[in-house]
Amino acid sequence: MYAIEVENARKEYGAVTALDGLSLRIERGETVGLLGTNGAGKTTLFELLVGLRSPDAGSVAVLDRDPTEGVGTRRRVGYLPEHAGFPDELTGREVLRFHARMRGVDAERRDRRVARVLETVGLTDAADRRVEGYSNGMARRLGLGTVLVADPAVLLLDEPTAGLDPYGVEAFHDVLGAVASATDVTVVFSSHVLGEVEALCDRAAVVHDGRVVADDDVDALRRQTGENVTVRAAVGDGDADSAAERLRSRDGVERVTGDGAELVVECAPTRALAVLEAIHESGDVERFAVREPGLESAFRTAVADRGERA
Ligand SMILES: Nc1ncnc2c1ncn2[C@@H]1O[C@H](COP(=O)(O)OP(=O)(O)OP(=O)(O)O)[C@@H](O)[C@H]1O
Repeated sequence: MYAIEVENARKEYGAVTALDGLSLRIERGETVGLLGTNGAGKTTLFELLVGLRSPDAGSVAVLDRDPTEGVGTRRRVGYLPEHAGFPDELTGREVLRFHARMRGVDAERRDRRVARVLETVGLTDAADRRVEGYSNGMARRLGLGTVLVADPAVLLLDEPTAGLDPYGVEAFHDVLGAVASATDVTVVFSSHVLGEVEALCDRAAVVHDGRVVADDDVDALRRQTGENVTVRAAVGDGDADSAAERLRSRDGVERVTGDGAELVVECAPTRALAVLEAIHESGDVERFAVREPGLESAFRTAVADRGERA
């Protein structure tokens, strides 16, 4: 059963076409990353999913309902916009209580729910501090708390880690990963950071010019690029040159660069082991690394294949 079904959605803002026939289906319990360049249409898609806007054409269903109708469905969808802010004078606990009340969590369960969410997002110790003193990372985790407090079936997060330092990103990922694996919540988050989509998602959809131009599980997307792996090896002085010479003529070897004691070989993924063996024949391999094509290549390929919108 699908948590989200978008069929051929179009949305225009005057002369700007934000969504140009976008289709996307997401099953319940999936964690899906939405990748896209600036202006690709990700925020507009979220706004349709949460019922803030209606499509000009096409259809949108969340939990089998039109999101613009029915408060009940909307309460089951938690949306964290890109720029969520909180009144400075409130404490974290007060912010969560407010959201719990707004989202219809009844009074006798509210405090317990808020305490549990504070624990989940790692803010129990800071719960009674005013949010003006929160770091950026704490504020983002509080934002995640505001959507978790109503126990949503669908979580929509618009660039939730933008602007966070690496520790903040890691802490956010830990919380989100724990939520996604401990519950059957459906998570859709947008990001420009391909690494976080690789780390957290089973599936990634690339949005470009208002359409989904690639949509597959992360490993399959990576493979579709058909790109070479890079083998990097440190060998003894002088050995690199002779190894390079011999490698250039090998099947499946695309390019050999490097100088002195380091070799960098681009080759077909299936040839990586043979390449390493060949380097080893020329001298001792002091250390090596094999780098697989990342989602970044898949993203570039998907976007480049589509070119510009006509
Ligand atoms: N309210 C609006 N009025 C006019 N144009 C808009 C409006 N909202 C979005 N757009 C335009 O629609 C297109 C899609 O924007 P959208 O914000 O959905 O993309 P996005 O993928 O979220 O981008 P970003 O990654 O920069 O946040 C852009 O060209 C944007 O300028």
